Amino acid sequence: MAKASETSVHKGLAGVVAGTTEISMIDEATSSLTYRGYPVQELATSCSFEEVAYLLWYGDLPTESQLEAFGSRERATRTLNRGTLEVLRRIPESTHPMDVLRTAISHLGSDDPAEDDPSLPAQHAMAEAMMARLPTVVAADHRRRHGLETINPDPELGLAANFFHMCFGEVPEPEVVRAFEVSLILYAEHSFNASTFAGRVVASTRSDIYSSVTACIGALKGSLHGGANEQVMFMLEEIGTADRAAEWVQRALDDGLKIMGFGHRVYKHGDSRVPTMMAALERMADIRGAGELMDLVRAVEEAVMERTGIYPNLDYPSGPAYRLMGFDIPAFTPLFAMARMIGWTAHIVEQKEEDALIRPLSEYVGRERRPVPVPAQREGD
Ligand SMILES: CC(=O)SCCNC(=O)CCNC(=O)[C@H](O)C(C)(C)COP(=O)(O)OP(=O)(O)OC[C@H]1O[C@@H](n2cnc3c(N)ncnc32)[C@H](O)[C@@H]1OP(=O)(O)O
Ligand SMILES: O=C([O-])CC(=O)C(=O)O
Repeated sequence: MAKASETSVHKGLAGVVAGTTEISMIDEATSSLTYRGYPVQELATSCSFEEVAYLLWYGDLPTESQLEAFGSRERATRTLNRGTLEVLRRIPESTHPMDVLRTAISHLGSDDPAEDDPSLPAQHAMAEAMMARLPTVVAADHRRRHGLETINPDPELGLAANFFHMCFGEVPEPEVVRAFEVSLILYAEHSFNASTFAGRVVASTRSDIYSSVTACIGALKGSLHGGANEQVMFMLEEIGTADRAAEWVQRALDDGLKIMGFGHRVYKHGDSRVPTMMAALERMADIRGAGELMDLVRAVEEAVMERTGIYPNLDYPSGPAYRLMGFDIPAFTPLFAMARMIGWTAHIVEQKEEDALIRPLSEYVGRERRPVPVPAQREGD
């Protein structure tokens, strides 16, 4: 076998700048994140998810009339057609919700006559349609898992409130809706993360936006990326109480396990979004009277920090926050996808505008060159 040269190969593309973007900027040194120049914490405090989506796609925050028109389009597009509902119904109930999303997006693409229209207005219209319909898919699937009928969207409600309505048949306290909206804003965009990059690779071949988003969903599902928010909650449930945290963490590390919801490829001094999401989790814990869960969250964070010096990432506070909002664990990564749909499609559009094929090189480390033997001379195992 040939050996990889240590200088030219960047395993996992770590440290490689693979392109340019105008959409968001991570400053690792200061653990900060901006969307189109605005600090994400400020957006999370003062904007709706719809305003942030508009910003990410169109480059600036909407004026009142732009927001009004954008919101009306979103509210008018939420309903799924009978064909998509029928496809969703036929998917086995045991299917992972991220596979349901992947199938739904695929079906929405096959049903859209504009799928192969590369013009900017068509790309934005398709992105807006996916933003409006994905929550309907996630809510219908959430209810299906609990043996409940689908609830139609309510056009009187904003995106976040309507989502609760479609999941549970009621809208909770405004603070709960706001905490959810904060999570959507924080999850909406994060530069060249694995799922966004997967989407950009597909878009770079001049493929369509639905195919690109399907790739994004597949990449987000994995537990080293979006799937971690589900694993965080399974871990917290397994540990159970704060007094067991230190011992559990020590054993997991001794066994060579990665602690889910901790560590990050880019942030080495803390994830810019965690303080804002931790505050939202704390508000949720107050509202739901979940002080013990909050103690456990803090105890695991302390134990991991003490033993490894590794900080939590956004998936760590989001998992328990979603649980306290009433969602079941399999819904957590789809909630992430609902939000990241915005960043994905903004990047897909940007990549299409750039029109440059993404195709890196690899260094071959396999067998030396050799002649092809006839069958009688081949050695079996
Ligand atoms: C919103 C998001 O998608 S954020 C990411 C969500 N994913 C997770 O929470 C999964 C858990 N975390 C991890 O697996 C990693 O931290 C990743 C994949 C996110 C980033 O990993 P990388 O940049 O590849 O760093 P890498 O895995 O090489 O870690 C560097 C060192 O820190 C350790 N480390 C990193 N994360 C963790 C963790 N969560 N638990 C324990 N050790 C960890 C590694 O074992 C490694 O140690 P070593 O140098 O002794 O071998
Ligand atoms: O940026 C990353 O690698 C992962 C992440 O935090 C995200 O996608 O939000």
